[in-house]
Amino acid sequence: MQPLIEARHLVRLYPGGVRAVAGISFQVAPGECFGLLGPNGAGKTTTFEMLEGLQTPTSGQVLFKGQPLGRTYRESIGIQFQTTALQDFQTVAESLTMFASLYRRRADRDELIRLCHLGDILDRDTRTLSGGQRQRLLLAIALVNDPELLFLDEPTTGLDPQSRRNFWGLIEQVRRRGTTVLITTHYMEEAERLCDRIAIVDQGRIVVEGRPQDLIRDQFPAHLIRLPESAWPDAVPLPPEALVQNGEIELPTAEVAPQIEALERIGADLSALRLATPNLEDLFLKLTGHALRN
Ligand SMILES: Nc1ncnc2c1ncn2[C@@H]1O[C@H](COP(=O)(O)OP(=O)(O)OP(=O)(O)O)[C@@H](O)[C@H]1O
Repeated sequence: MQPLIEARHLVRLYPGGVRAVAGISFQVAPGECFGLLGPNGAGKTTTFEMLEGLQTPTSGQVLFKGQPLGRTYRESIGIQFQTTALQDFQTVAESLTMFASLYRRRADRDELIRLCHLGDILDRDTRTLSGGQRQRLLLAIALVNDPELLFLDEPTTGLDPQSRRNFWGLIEQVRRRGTTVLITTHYMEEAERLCDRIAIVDQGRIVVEGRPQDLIRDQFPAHLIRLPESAWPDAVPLPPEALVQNGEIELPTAEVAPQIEALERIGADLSALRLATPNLEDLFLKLTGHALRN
């Protein structure tokens, strides 16, 4: 199937020799949710801005439905920025009207208000909104033109966990309507819940790309056993697969029971043993040698 959007060998240099994006390629199919994950400064926002048509690549190309971005592209996309300037002294309803007037193509206003749960706050001055309400309005604004492709750049940064979960529910509803979604996020749980596929970006390059669960399964056995470093007997060398970080030893293992018996036999102190399931955070650390949050 033809991708809805494709990044081909994107490179973006900034003045001063900063190579923000150093050759990024990927394809997103219609209806898919694709996530870009990476630490601060990895090049996610710059990549997004090139895909959105807001920045010109230094080299490489963005294709929408197989064609270079044309003048009508902005009618087909919706963008939820990290910070969108909402006009002072405007109500929620007035904001929606103003942003809708910028497009020829329009979403059904009542449906949008229902979808984003704005019915009770239509008359509120946008300056008085809570973080969650503001995000719902910014999502509605990104959807005013009923876009085929929705860009969400760190949509839930700064939200409390409850508002974040509510927001995920809204995105799932948007997806059910067939909208293709591109998202950047620092939150692994968000990526695992929302994204069909992800690309992990570090220093302007894609380190790995695929379905979150496949990537984790390919790189890790099913479980991680974690012990404090002090629990390991001095006389016993660490096995080569053990990873030591922050005073903790991590042992990847396919089967928990035999591994715990082996630890008992060598005299390890098991009183503070913890069992974990590998996640995208672990994957990122393994592939890049540093943590995702910095
Ligand atoms: N206008 C600019 N001029 C010069 N350097 C820039 C500019 N914008 C971004 N950079 C640099 O380019 C690199 C990539 O930045 P970018 O904002 O794309 O990363 P990011 O992954 O989105 O980070 P964050 O998660 O913090 O938003 C960083 O080193 C950043 O300092």
